[in-house]
Amino acid sequence: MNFFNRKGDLHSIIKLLLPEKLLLGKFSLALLVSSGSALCFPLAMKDIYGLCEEKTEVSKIFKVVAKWTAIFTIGSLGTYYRRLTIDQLANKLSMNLRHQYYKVLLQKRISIFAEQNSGNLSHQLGHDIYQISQTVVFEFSSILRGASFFTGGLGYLLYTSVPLTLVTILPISSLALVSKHYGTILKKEREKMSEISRFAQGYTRERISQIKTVKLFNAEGFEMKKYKELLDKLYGQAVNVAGYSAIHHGLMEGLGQNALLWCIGYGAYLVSIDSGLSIGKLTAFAMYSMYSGLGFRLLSSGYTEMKKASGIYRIINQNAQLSDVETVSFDSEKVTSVFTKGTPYIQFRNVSFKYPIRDHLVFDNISFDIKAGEIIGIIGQSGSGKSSIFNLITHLYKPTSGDILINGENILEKPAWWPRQMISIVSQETLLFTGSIIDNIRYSDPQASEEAIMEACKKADAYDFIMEMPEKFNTPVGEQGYALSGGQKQRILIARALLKKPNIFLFDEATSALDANTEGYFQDVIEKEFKGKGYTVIIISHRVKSLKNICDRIMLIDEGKVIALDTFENLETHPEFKLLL
Ligand SMILES: Nc1ncnc2c1ncn2[C@@H]1O[C@H](COP(=O)(O)OP(=O)(O)OP(=O)(O)O)[C@@H](O)[C@H]1O
Repeated sequence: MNFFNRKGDLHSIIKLLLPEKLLLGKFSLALLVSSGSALCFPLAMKDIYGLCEEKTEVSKIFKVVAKWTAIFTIGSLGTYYRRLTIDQLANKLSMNLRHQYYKVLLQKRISIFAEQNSGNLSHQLGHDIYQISQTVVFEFSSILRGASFFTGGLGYLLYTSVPLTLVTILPISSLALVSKHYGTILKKEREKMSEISRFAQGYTRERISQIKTVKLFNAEGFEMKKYKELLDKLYGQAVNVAGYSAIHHGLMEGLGQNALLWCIGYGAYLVSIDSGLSIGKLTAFAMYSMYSGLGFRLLSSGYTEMKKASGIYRIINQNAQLSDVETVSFDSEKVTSVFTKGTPYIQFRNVSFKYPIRDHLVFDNISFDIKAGEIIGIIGQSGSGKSSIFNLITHLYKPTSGDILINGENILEKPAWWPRQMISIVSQETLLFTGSIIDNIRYSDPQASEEAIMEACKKADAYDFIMEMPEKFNTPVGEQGYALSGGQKQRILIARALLKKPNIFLFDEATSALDANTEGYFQDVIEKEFKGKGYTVIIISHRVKSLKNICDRIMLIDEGKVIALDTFENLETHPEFKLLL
């Protein structure tokens, strides 16, 4: 069932519950029993008050009380099942929505994440979807209960006395108008408050995640001042909300009590003139008028809350449309790495490219060939487009025109996972996942044996430092690898890339945080393991000289143009090349 291919309106949000037919059935039955028994309470009062009007034997009173006790006990069982099934429904809905939303997010093209705040997306996934599910289910139940109280209560009022009903209905209607007026103001004020609160949350989330920068700039005082300003603003708005909410509640209570008072007063008059209205009936009447008022409130607040939830749902629904998605594989058992039969070669044919959020072209009609088994170095000024070449080969971005071929096959005609399974990459960002060292290395091949992991770590010169850690391979790396040095993180990332073992390797400044010794070690690994062994390797590095001995050819990029692709020796006389040495 796709939860997100709808318009995202009130109607469609209720339909989200339909797949849970069994739970929905149990819930409906429980609702019927619990609301039915609640609706009977005034009738019980009428029966018991009726007994006061004449001399009644104890056994008769006992029988009446016992009958109603049995009914209310069944009613309380209904309430138990209603609450149980509501919670189950809400959690089931939240689970289904989250699972599907996460699936859609994983399929989105990477450019979407540059446009959308990732904090917002995870807030939607965690908080908003839970909130929507709770609201939809609980308010749906409230609306049904409200409808039964309102119609049942009003039915009894009309059946008992039309004039008395009119006297009761008029104040209730004015109550509804007042409630609606203040309800609308309150809603707007609350929206302003959550906007400020969201901003404050985003602000602190960012500051805490970059706490190191805050500390290094001695900005604690500045941050406290800034946060206090936000909290003051939030408090000011909270006071506004509290003011309107207090007026709303005060008026509702005052008007509600007075309306009841007038109804009973008029009822007392009808009883006194022997109009056929007994004290028992008047008691039931007063209670049913409260029921119909309560029913109306449940209906209107349920509707308002549902509308609020549908607003949030509409935003999530829009994000969850399967546009801007790429073909990914959700088969967790599938081999994530492929060693192609022939040594891979890569061709760029008239490729132009711009990032979706930018207007200027990063590449304007570039073409080049990387031959099978070559080790290529890419060099160029910062911002010249080196990493963008990797973004295109790995199909993270699509060129605006032109073709990219691996082994003669156009990657743009293949699913996004196709080139990625034959490529292992160490990118510039040295971010790890929270977890242990081994979890991070195994990410590239979840089925890898311990021996294979050790071997990859030894090749990446990571083994010795890992073994010196307190819990060795099980040492936690901290959030984003916070508890490790830059060089240690980089070596873990290299080990992860080596463990995957496809036959195209891309290294983007993979050794920038390593010392000269370790870098030399890494270069030896490239020479020994990759050269002439069926691998095609591309290395981006600012340390141009380090490429001299390992690369067959060097690609020189300037402002998105390949200005040379030649051996190191042949390039040495090139003026642009000399600038980079
Ligand atoms: N995700 C992105 N969205 C928008 N523009 C981007 C993105 N990544 C890079 N750019 C822009 O594309 C151009 C090329 O960037 P790229 O990262 O490829 O350069 P680079 O040569 O690898 O730079 P450096 O050596 O500094 O890493 C730059 O102008 C950069 O601002």
